Amino acid sequence: MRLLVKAPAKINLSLDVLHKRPDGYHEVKMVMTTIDLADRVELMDLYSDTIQIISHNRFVPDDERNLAYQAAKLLKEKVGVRRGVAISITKYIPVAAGLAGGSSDAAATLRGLNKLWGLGLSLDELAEIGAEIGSDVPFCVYGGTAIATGRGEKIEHIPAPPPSWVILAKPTIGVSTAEVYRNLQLQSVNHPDVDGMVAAIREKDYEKICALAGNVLESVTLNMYPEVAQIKEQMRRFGADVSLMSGSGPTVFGLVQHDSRLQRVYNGLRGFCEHVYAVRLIGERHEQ
Ligand SMILES: C[C@](O)(CO)[C@H](O)COP(=O)(O)OP(=O)(O)OC[C@H]1O[C@@H](n2ccc(N)nc2=O)[C@H](O)[C@@H]1O
Ligand SMILES: Nc1ncnc2c1ncn2[C@@H]1O[C@H](COP(=O)(O)OP(=O)(O)OP(=O)(O)O)[C@@H](O)[C@H]1O
Repeated sequence: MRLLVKAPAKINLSLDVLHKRPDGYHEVKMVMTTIDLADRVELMDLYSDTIQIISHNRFVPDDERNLAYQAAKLLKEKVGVRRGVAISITKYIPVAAGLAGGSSDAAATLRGLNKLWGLGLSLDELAEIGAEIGSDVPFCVYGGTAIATGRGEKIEHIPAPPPSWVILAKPTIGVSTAEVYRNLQLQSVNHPDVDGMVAAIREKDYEKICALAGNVLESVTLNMYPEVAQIKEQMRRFGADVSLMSGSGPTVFGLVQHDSRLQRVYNGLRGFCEHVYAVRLIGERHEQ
């Protein structure tokens, strides 16, 4: 049997870091939402009890370092299934970009194998398993729009934001999430108003969402890579209502509501940035 699963990217509309924890992770409070830019994860039954990764992207490992591999392995261990699977990953989400590409592939693998192997696990159970793979994986198991706390694994669902176009621009650098957290100086940051963002989303107040968007990690990555600051500035200059770095970067997203403005921002950025995408906010959760 074969099963095709979509693995959508996320953006962080608001990302605050509260403090560093004794376990080395940071306590976060953030608002995440899924966007219509997705990898394709295809799962195929194998006769032998092995996990195979097929990846055609030279930046994506095709062995046990792949987060989809780790997801399949962990799920097999948890439920005691002795079946093999080939996982073919077609990447559309840029790698090491702050869009949770690898986490979403892992989450799609958990959702897909749950179906393929008829395990009957709930999304909550899959999210709990996902938390062992990475902090962004539980959110990616559910998709939609949510407040994420803890190290990012505690998920509280909220309604989707009002419809909007999302323009993504990624400079040709990859960013290490661990390095960005390591370089964060918490005593000298402006904390975004995460509760205000949640209220704005509940009120479907697009202007307020744009006004309150903020990411505490942004200044860290901007200092390390000035080209990210340039893209952020260009995005606003071409007409985005807001521009913000997603996650630990380096991708910058901009929001616009009107098609005419979308063209201007998209074409403007294409002039000097190779990787530019125009997609919609999804904001709705995956079905079981
Ligand atoms: C930046 C975000 O993408 C925002 O959504 C996430 O906070 C990062 O999530 P992720 O890539 O799934 O992160 P993980 O794979 O769990 O951790 C990678 C590294 O980032 C750092 N890390 C991550 C999450 C967190 N709350 N505090 C941290 O300090 C740790 O050094 C960790 O070793
Ligand atoms: N399925 C996968 N897709 C992409 N990268 C993967 C995958 N599995 C493992 N990796 C490794 O993980 C690293 C980070 O890639 P990823 O695209 O997940 O970053 P990201 O979007 O910045 O993640 P996040 O936003 O969760 O911090 C890559 O450099 C790659 O070596």
